[in-house]
Formats: sequence, C-alpha cells, structure tokens
Amino acid sequence: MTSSFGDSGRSGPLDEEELVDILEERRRSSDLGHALRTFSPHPYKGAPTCSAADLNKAVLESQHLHYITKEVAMETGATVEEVREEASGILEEMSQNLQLGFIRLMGYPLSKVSKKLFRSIFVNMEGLNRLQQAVQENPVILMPNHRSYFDFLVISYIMFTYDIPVPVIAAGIPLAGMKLVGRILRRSGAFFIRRAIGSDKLYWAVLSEYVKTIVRRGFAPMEFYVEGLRSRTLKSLTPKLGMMNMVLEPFFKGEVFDITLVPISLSYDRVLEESLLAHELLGAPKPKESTTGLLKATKVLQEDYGSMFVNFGRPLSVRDLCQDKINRCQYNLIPRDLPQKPTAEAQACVSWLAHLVVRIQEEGSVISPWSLMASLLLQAPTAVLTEEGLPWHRLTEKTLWLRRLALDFGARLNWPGGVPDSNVMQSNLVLHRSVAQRKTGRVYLVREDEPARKHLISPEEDAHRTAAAVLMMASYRNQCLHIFVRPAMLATAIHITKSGQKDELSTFFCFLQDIFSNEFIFIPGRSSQDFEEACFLLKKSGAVHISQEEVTVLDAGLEVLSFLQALLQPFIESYQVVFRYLCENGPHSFSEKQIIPALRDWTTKLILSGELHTYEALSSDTQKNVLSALRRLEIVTKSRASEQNEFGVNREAVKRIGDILSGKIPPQSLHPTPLARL
Ligand SMILES: CCCCCCCCCCCCCCCC(=O)SCCNC(=O)CCNC(=O)[C@H](O)C(C)(C)COP(=O)(O)OP(=O)(O)OC[C@H]1O[C@@H](n2cnc3c(N)ncnc32)[C@H](O)[C@@H]1OP(=O)(O)O
Ligand SMILES: O=C(CO)COP(=O)(O)O
Repeated sequence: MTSSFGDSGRSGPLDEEELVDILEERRRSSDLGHALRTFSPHPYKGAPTCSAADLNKAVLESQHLHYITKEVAMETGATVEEVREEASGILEEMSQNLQLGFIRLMGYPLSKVSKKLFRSIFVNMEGLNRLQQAVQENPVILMPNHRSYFDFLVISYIMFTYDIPVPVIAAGIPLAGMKLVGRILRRSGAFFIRRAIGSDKLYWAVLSEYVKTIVRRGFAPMEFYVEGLRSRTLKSLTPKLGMMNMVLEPFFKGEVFDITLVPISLSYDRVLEESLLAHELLGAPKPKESTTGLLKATKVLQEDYGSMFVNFGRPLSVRDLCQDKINRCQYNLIPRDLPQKPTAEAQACVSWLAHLVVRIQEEGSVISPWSLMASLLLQAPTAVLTEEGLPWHRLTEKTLWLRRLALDFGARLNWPGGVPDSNVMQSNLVLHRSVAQRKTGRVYLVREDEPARKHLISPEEDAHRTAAAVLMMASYRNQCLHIFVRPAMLATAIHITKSGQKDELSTFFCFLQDIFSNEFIFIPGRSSQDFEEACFLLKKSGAVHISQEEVTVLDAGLEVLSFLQALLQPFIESYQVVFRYLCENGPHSFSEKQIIPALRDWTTKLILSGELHTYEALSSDTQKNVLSALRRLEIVTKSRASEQNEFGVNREAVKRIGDILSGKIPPQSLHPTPLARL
C-alpha cells in the first residue's frame, strides 16, 4: 500500500521514496483488531526485559548514586539515609512503568483520533526497516523534532504497528500532573523530568544514572526531544545538551560498544496547536497541561489538518561519528562510577552531535506547497495586510518559480503530481483558511474573528491580533527556511557589503552566522563548508558567477537574490529592534522576566507609530534568541553584584553589532575581545 506519491507522481525527490500511509490500513480494518494485534518485536540482542522496579533498584544501588548521596549528605548536613530517601522520591516521581496493556489501551483511541485529524500519515518504510535492524544491534536513541503534542503519540503508535520495541520517553514533568492521563502516559513509557534542574546535584545524579542505566541495559529504545520543547515557530530550536550528555556517556566510558542515534523528522501540513503557539509568542501564557484542558481541546477533531509525514532518518553510529572527535582513553583514568565533569572536548563533541542530529531532522522534513506560498505572502505585507491583497495569479506564478528554486536547493517537497498546480495551491489555501483567504482573485491574511465589541479593543490589542496572524503565517514559512538560510545569508552579505570579493563576503557570512546561531541551526566548526554550500547553491540557481576570488551577480539572478534577502530581512529587523532597545531605552541591567514584556511594549509602540512594519519583531522567541546570542558573545553578561539571572549590557558592543549588521562598519572593526572569533 504505497502512497499516492508513487501512483500519481510528485515534483521532487519524494516520488522516489516508498512512503506508506499508515491510516490507509486503519481505514480498511478494525481498530480494535489493531490494538489487540500480536506484538512481536525483536529487541536488542541479549537484553533481558527490565521491570520498572528493577530499573529503579539498579539506579538506587549504583556506585555513582552512593557517591553523590554521601557528598550531598556532607554538603547539606543531612544523614545519608535522608538523602537516599530523597533520591528514592525523585526516582518515584520520574520513573516510567511501560506496559504493553497500556499501549494497547492507547492504541484504540489513537487510531480513531488520527483518522479524524489527518487525511494521511506517511512513513518512510526504508527508514523504518533500518530502525528495525538497528534496535537489534545497539542501544537506540530516537531523536524526533518537536512540533506538536501529537509527535510522541504517533512515534509509539508506528513502533507498535510495525513490531519495533516501544520506546521509553523523556517527558516534561507537567504532563505527569494530568489526572489519570499522567498515569496512563507513565505506563505507556513516559519518564518524567523536571524542566529547569539548575544546580540540584542530587536530581542531576538520579536523572543521569536513570538515563544511563536505560542506555546500558538497552531493553527499550529511548526517545527524547533534544529541542527541549515544542518549537513555537516551527523552526528548529538550538539543541539542549543535558540529556544528550547523559545518553552518550555510556559510550564515552566504554560501557557499551556503540550507540545508535536515529533522527526523526515530523512534518505537519497544518499543526494542531498553530494558533495557541502564535499567541504564546505574543506573551499569552501556555495553557496548563490538564485532563480538563485535553477534553476541551477535542474541538480540534472538527478541523482538517491535512497530512503528516514521519521520516525515520538513517541510523547514526556514535562510534563512527566520534572516532576522531574524542579521545576516550581519558575515561580510563578515573573509575567509571565516579562523577566526572565532561571535558571541553567531550562537551564540544556532544554539542556537535546534537546540532548534527537537528540538521538531519531538518533535511528529512517534508515541505508543503503552503510553506512556499506563506514565504511569498509574507514578502508582500503591504498587500496582504490591507484591502489591496496579493493577486492570485501573481502568487501562483511566484510559487511555481519558488518551487523550482526549492527543488534546486534540495528540498523534500510534497507537491502532488497529476493535479493542476493551481488546484494544489487552492487546496493548500483552503486547508489554511484560518490564516489566509482568497476573495475576488486576491489573497489576504486573515485575522482572528473580530470580537463582538470591536470599539473596545485597544490599538495595542489590535496590533497583536495582526501579529498573531503574521506569526502563524511565518511559522509555515519557517518550515522551509533551513533550505534557504545559507544562500540567503550570502545574498544578504552581497547586499550589505556591496562587495564581490569572496573573502569579504565570507567574513560577513561568518558574522551573520555568529549572530544568528541561536536562530538557525549551524553545525559548529562548519562555517567554511556552509559558505561554500551557499556559493554552490547560488551558482546552481544561476544567480551568481563564482571565480577563485570573486562572486559576480548575474542579471538573471536578481529575482533569486532579492527573494533570499527578503527572507532574512524580518530576522535582521527584529534583531535591530532589540539592539536599539538595549542601546537607547533598555535598563543597564535586567532579568529575562522583565525584559521580554518591556521589549514587547516598546516594539508595539514602534509598530503603532508606523516606525516599524515588521510584526515578527514581536515574537518572544526571536527576542530570546537575540538575548542568547548576546550572552554567547559576552555582550550581555550576568551581573556579578546582583541576584542570579540579572544581566548587564555592554551598550557600545551592542551598537557596534547593530552597525555591522546595517553595513555602517565592516565586521573587522569589531572589538577583538569578545568577538575575536568573528
Ligand atoms: C499504540 C499507541 C501508543 C501510544 C503511546 C503513547 C506514549 C506517550 C508517552 C508520553 C511521552 C511524552 C513526551 C513529551 C515530550 C516532552 O515533554 S519534551 C520536554 C522534555 N524533554 C527534554 O527537555 C529533553 C531535552 N532537555 C534536556 O536535555 C535538558 O538539558 C534537561 C536535561 C531537561 C535539563 O534542562 P535544564 O535544567 O534547562 O538544563 P540545561 O539548560 O541543559 O543546563 C543547565 C545547566 O546545568 C548544567 N548541567 C548539565 N548537565 C549537568 C549535570 N549532569 N550535572 C550538573 N549540572 C549539569 C549545565 O552545564 C548548565 O549550566 P549553565 O550553562 O546554565 O551554567
Ligand atoms: O511538555 C512538552 C510536551 O510535549 C513540551 O514542552 P512545551 O509544552 O513547552 O512545548
């Protein structure tokens, strides 16, 4: 039962893959039969099953925990017994209790819900076969991107359907607090971790021993979301390294021969939480995870969410990848059970691997026609935000042009063949009618329903309604951003520096990469390859001619360059807004809690005064990324004198970065100390 891709043909590489719609079978046969099916996975060789109690016992009795328990007892003045009890309590709160019966219990409603929500759920069979093989050979870590609460449900569902051992999954602790549901999730394989662990030594020790024991024993694949939360922007998030460190340690210490990482890319035509996530970016609090909330959310069942794609990436051998990245002999010098602070080399290796996985997730994701349309609609804000609208024929023409470019750049595009292109676009527009609509041959951005008492809305609220619509649209544009970001940075470098010298462009490219490395995913240490890739793609698209030392813009390439540059523009403008705030209006020191609302108010004022047209600058995600970048560059630093998490700003350095970004001064004139790496 291959997908309609094979039958009807698609534009792009997807037509060469065997994608199976797992819902097709579910629409033909009994869901109860599926839930009760014989489940006969082939587990990791020699790994005996491990009950929750055995696992917890092994953790509590580990040398590592004994050692930390004594240390904590000494540091806090508590008795060892008291600390052990505390550790036992942490384990109780944390531990999973995976039982097949509960997977079956979840399987039945999940079949029903999936069919209601999605037209199809496509899975790449080749990837699944490779995974099936991999789980028999080494401990496997499943690493999906995180876009929706549906992510973890669908992965376990697929594993169950295809006789692959069901994973244990690292889940944020708030899910455990959901009445009844928390317990079911625990029995379906979730183990619960606190969000901000901070400096709680005992907690770190219990968690890391728990994770390492799962990896060492290999009785089930382990799944975790390296991005740490659902991306509110649908753009990949900079990976978190805590869990990654823990899963890799058994390999670094030679406790297992190898570990297999499996990047998984989940792509949604339409994301269930699209509107909520956009509002969160504007400061709305995240709805608390609760069973009542879940029941209320059943209204999503009335909507059409199109199709989703689950791409199981090629299994990565940590042993192969780390061969010349880390010297494991250093671990022989200290007994394995003793806690060791990871060396700089180990940290760099972990970070490199985590970034690599996220890049592979990006490459495996499927791009919808809507993502291309959204990219173009956002580049015509004055039309789509006003009564003018963007003529449909113009959008069609440009989308087809962009389709060629995306395919040239290697996108995995889901563009159905055998159907007129305008029908494909029209059906995408209908799917996203809550974001954009076509009226009298023109396309407009849709703002949420006007409240009944429109006159009572403040101008600020009104601006935020527009911003919510823009951010929703931007999130779909973001789904294809990874395809374009490198050439877009080169196009921006050409535009800002007005130079054709390859070395100058390369310097500016690296500057952009440094500024934006919390915004987009760049694998550490690959700047020059990224620059070369950008050159190659621009050349391939016919936008530039490249010689040994020069990059020459071709007349035929102006459309490509201006599209790419406009793609990056909202980010550049949003960064400049934060820079300006910090230099002109911001306090000398601040906490993140204070600064984000203050920035939002200030940005709203700029929009209302007509000084700023970039609604995307209101996104708290971007604002936080700017602050993280400035922290990384040591331009914003923790204030020593003040409470924890109070930051001070070096305004001069912020101004200098802003000036470089606008082309007023070249990157070379940056202050050498914090920015020497530029
Ligand atoms: C058939 C049907 C089937 C259906 C079946 C259904 C199945 C249904 C299952 C449900 C399943 C749900 C699944 C939900 C999915 C999520 O809930 S996603 C959210 C939860 N998951 C994650 O967050 C994983 C990724 N996160 C991480 O790796 C994070 O690093 C951690 C481990 C959570 C920690 O986060 P954090 O406290 O923010 O810490 P982090 O920023 O990493 O580091 C903070 C500091 O601690 C330091 N540190 C790091 N490691 C250590 C250490 N070992 N010791 C001491 N200090 C350390 C760091 O150096 C850092 O220091 P600074 O640089 O700040 O000075
Ligand atoms: O708790 C999560 C479960 O998916 C992820 O965190 P967020 O809800 O913050 O995205």
